[in-house]
Parts: sequence; C-alpha cells; structure tokens
Amino acid sequence: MAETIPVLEIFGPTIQGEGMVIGQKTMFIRTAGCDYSCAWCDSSFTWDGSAKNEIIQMDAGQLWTELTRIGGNRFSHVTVSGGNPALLKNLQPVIALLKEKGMEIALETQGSRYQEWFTEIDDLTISPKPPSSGMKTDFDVLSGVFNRLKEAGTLSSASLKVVVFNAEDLAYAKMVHLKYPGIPFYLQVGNDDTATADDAALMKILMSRYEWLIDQVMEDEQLNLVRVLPQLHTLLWGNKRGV
Ligand SMILES: C[S@@+](CC[C@H](N)C(=O)[O-])C[C@H]1O[C@@H](n2cnc3c(N)ncnc32)[C@H](O)[C@@H]1O
Ligand SMILES: Nc1nc2[nH]cc(C(=O)O)c2c(=O)[nH]1
Ligand code: SF4
Ligand SMILES: [Mg+2]
Repeated sequence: MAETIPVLEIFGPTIQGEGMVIGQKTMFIRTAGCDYSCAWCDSSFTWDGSAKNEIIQMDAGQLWTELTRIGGNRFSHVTVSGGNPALLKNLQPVIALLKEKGMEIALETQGSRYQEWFTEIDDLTISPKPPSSGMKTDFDVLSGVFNRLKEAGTLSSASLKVVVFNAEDLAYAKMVHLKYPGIPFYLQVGNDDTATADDAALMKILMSRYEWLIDQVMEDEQLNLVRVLPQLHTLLWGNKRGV
C-alpha cells in the first residue's frame, strides 16, 4: 500500500470560516494527532483519544476517491487541518495528487514543525498559540519555517493567525506581528465554550468578543495592518462538527 496518513474527517464543500481565505468554498481533510494540547482546542478529538476508533489510514488515491464521493465536482479547493498536519511527512503524495487534480490547497498548522511540502501549499496559515492555550511557542522553529519558505520563494503563500481570548493573548499577538512584520496578520476571536449546543447564546457571546477585539485593535497604533475576524463557521453553525 502507498504511504498513508491518519484521517479523522473529510467534509464539504463548505466555506473556509477562518483567516486568509475566509469565505472560500473548500473541502476539508482533518488529520489525527497533535504535538500541542491547547486548553481551548475546538478539535481536541483529534488528539485526546476520544475519537481514536474513527481514525482511518488513507493513501492519496483513497483520499481523492472519498473527496469526490462526498464533494462530486463541486470543489476546486481543499483545506488540510487537524490536529497538526505538519507532523505528517507522508502528506507529500497527497499534496502532489491534489495538485495533479488541479486543486488549490490550504493548510492549517501552528508553526511547531516544518515540512518540505509546505512550499507546495497555496494558502498556508501559521497559527502560533497565545498564553491562554497553555502552550509555549518555540520562536526558533517558527522563524525557521518562515526562513525556509523565503528561501524557496513561497513566503507570499503564508499568513499568521493568532486566536485571542484576553488582553494577555492580544499582547502576545502583537509581539508576533511585530516580529514578522511582512507576513499578513489575522486576529481571530477565541471560542471558550466549545461544548455548548446553544447556538444563539454562543453567537451572542462571540459577537460581543469580536466587538471587544475590534475596539482593542482600533485603539492600537501598532496594529494598523491587521485583519480582525470571527470564526464564521461557528457563528453560522455553532460547535457542530464537519461543517
Ligand atoms: C483546530 S486547529 C488545527 C490546526 C493547527 N493545529 C492549529 O492549531 O493551527 C485550526 C484553527 O482553529 C483554531 N482554534 C482552535 N480552537 C479554537 C477556539 N476555541 N476558538 C477559536 N479558534 C480556535 C486554532 O488556533 C487554529 O488556528
Ligand atoms: N468551515 C470551517 N472552516 C474552518 N477553518 C478552519 C477550520 C479548522 O478546524 O481547522 C475550519 C472548520 O472546521 N470549518
Ligand atoms: S495546536 Fe491546533 S489542533 Fe493542536 S491542540 Fe492547539 S488548536 Fe488544537
Ligand atoms: Mg475548527
């Protein structure tokens, strides 16, 4: 069997709800496994063992068959998320096949690992984690990721996205933005109730947090070139999985 990757979800087409290509019609592939364990992770089933029986090892051909079974011909863009897909060296043949099929490819990762295939990603979102996550950023590794992309001439595909829950997170986000001033920078509203099924109440809270974040950014002269976004899919569909 060809090289495989651990897959937890394939879904879409839906809209990309976050970051640099928000609104883009896309399919999602969600891989299993993460080297982090963020306190507020909205996809903790990818690493906490709760969905371990749902993990399927798939090679590139099987993934493409499943993408087209679910999405038909109604997609030209595929987003790979996780977990941390950057743990998977074996993603290379998947990327190659998606390219061969004419797909645009996006990837979500936290910037804790580099892979050679990063240079083949069209929309590469790097999302280092603020203090509220409980994780610590290795800035040598993060800088290494940007250096490698620069050397390969593909730095323009990358963006930074930092999730913000509080003032301390915003200070961290600002530090990251100032450290990498040339990288398009996105601030994202944090969802601190990833379990509720009360979509209306969640939307109300998230909108007020969004307003708070916008107010902070408007006041700050060091945040003049940032984009402030909610998780659009959470506003639309709450904590539902597979949307
Ligand atoms: C589930 S992660 C998977 C990719 C990768 N591990 C990462 O964190 O970038 C995808 C995106 O969701 C964000 N995210 C996770 N939990 C969140 C939450 N509770 N509120 C807002 N964004 C969240 C992450 O910061 C990341 O940008
Ligand atoms: N619609 C939609 N947009 C997303 N953007 C990033 C997601 C993720 O979980 O990585 C995500 C997701 O799960 N759904
Ligand atoms: S890095 Fe991403 S997938 Fe991993 S725990 Fe944090 S938010 Fe979740
Ligand atoms: Mg998500």
